[in-house]
Amino acid sequence: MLFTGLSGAGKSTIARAVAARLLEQGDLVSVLDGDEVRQVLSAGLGFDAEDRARNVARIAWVAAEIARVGGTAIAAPIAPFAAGRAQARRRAEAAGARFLLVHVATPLAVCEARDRKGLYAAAREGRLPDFTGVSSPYEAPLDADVTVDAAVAAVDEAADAVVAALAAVRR
Ligand SMILES: Nc1ncnc2c1ncn2[C@@H]1O[C@H](COP(=O)(O)OS(=O)(=O)O)[C@@H](OP(=O)(O)O)[C@H]1O
Ligand SMILES: Nc1ncnc2c1ncn2[C@@H]1O[C@H](COP(=O)(O)OP(=O)(O)O)[C@@H](O)[C@H]1O
Repeated sequence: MLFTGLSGAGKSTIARAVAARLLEQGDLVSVLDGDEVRQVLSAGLGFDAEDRARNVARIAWVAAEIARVGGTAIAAPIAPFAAGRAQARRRAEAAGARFLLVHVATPLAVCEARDRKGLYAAAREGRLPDFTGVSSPYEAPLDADVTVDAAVAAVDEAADAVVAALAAVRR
């Protein structure tokens, strides 16, 4: 399961809620959170297009390995580029897994108004280069399996929609 969306969109929060539901169902769940991946698996990578592609490719590889042995991998990077997301889908399917692309489509204005980490302000002031939605592109997916907007849906509602979409692809 690949979550994609802007910084602050709600990817981690909704991914964790989905993971909790799947654990209750007895799934073997591994959450590959964007921030945590950056500290370990992708330590040293930056935010230009090439490093973002490397980051998403690494996540996709680990997720496909988890799926190959029967686990459910939930990854929540920004994953701003369609090509990287498509590669993740191909890798998962090549591993014999089902793939779900979850677009957390919270509008930029809402993410920026929340600005929990002050990153949008820093990006607007030119102190943080290549910031998604400000000075680096976000290619909104045209192939999302489920779309949730955290400006409209509460965390529980968004998680319900994702779990329902997963159940549909598992049928
Ligand atoms: N320049 C720039 N652009 C976007 N994000 C930045 C940047 N610099 C640091 N951060 C912080 O890194 C988190 C995004 O990392 P990801 O690995 O998810 O990004 S990507 O998928 O490789 O594009 C992202 O975390 P989230 O806010 O949880 O999305 C940011 O906190
Ligand atoms: N409906 C919602 N869904 C998800 N997050 C929400 C929602 N409403 C408010 N939030 C808050 O928005 C923030 C989203 O942060 P986070 O999940 O880390 O986003 P991301 O991983 O996309 O950067 C959190 O502080 C969360 O509590």
